[in-house]
Amino acid sequence: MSTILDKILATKRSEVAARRAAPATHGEPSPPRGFKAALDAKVAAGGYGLIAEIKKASPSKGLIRSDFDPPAHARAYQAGGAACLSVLTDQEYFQGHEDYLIAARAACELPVIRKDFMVDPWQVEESRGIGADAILIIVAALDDGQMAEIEAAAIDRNMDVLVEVHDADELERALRLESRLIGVNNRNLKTFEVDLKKTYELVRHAPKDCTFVAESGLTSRADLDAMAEHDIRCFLIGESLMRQADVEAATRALVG
Ligand SMILES: O=C(O)c1ccccc1NCC(=O)[C@H](O)[C@H](O)COP(=O)(O)O
Repeated sequence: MSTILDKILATKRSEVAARRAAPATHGEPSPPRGFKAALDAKVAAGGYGLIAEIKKASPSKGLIRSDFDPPAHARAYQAGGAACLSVLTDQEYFQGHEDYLIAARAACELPVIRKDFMVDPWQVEESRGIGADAILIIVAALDDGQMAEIEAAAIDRNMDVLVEVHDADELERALRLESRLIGVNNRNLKTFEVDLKKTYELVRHAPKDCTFVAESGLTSRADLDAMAEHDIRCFLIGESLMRQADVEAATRALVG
């Protein structure tokens, strides 16, 4: 049975083929802002490293935010104490766009990850072209050779890579890469169920030289404090922040 990830990847492959044939042009972006370094600095200072996500809609929840304003969200996240931004650029399933990343990055000083589905190293060049400081590799979406090629393209451009895993086998594959920034996605991409225990259980067996990011389904300071008891101090949060009337205050309540 095909999963939502299979569907997204099939769409992405044909989309990338079309984009490669007629690439968009953008001005020269400013040099990469250190994404992992920003997370590590927050943790070294005794805080939490928050990647605050700009997410208009999702396959699991549909439209999340109707008054969607990426530069305003970026400023609010920065003022509230986020370390980094994540901007969804996939159009078909998340109502995202590259222009949202360009506008959000220009509105703040935070490093930005392009949250999209990488299937081709060419997308790394495209991501840097729109200013992304980091990209996402989803282990479930790629074989080892593809992951290494995409990671190499990012390293060549001084970009960071967040390597996303869902289970122990994927973690083992992720650790063959150079990146030491690992995201554990608590959302099951077949059922959309979220299980926060997944992060604790996986990280228990992982090497200590990695920065781990708990992703998906986090909604409260209590969730973050519970993760911190298991030595996880970095988080990727989208929906719960995007639903807030006062995004800056909500961000501060999480990590202030
Ligand atoms: O969010 C989804 O429904 C989703 C479905 C299929 C693939 C990926 C999906 N989300 C991408 C993400 O990684 C999340 O946006 C991110 O972890 C933030 O999660 P949340 O705080 O639950 O919005």
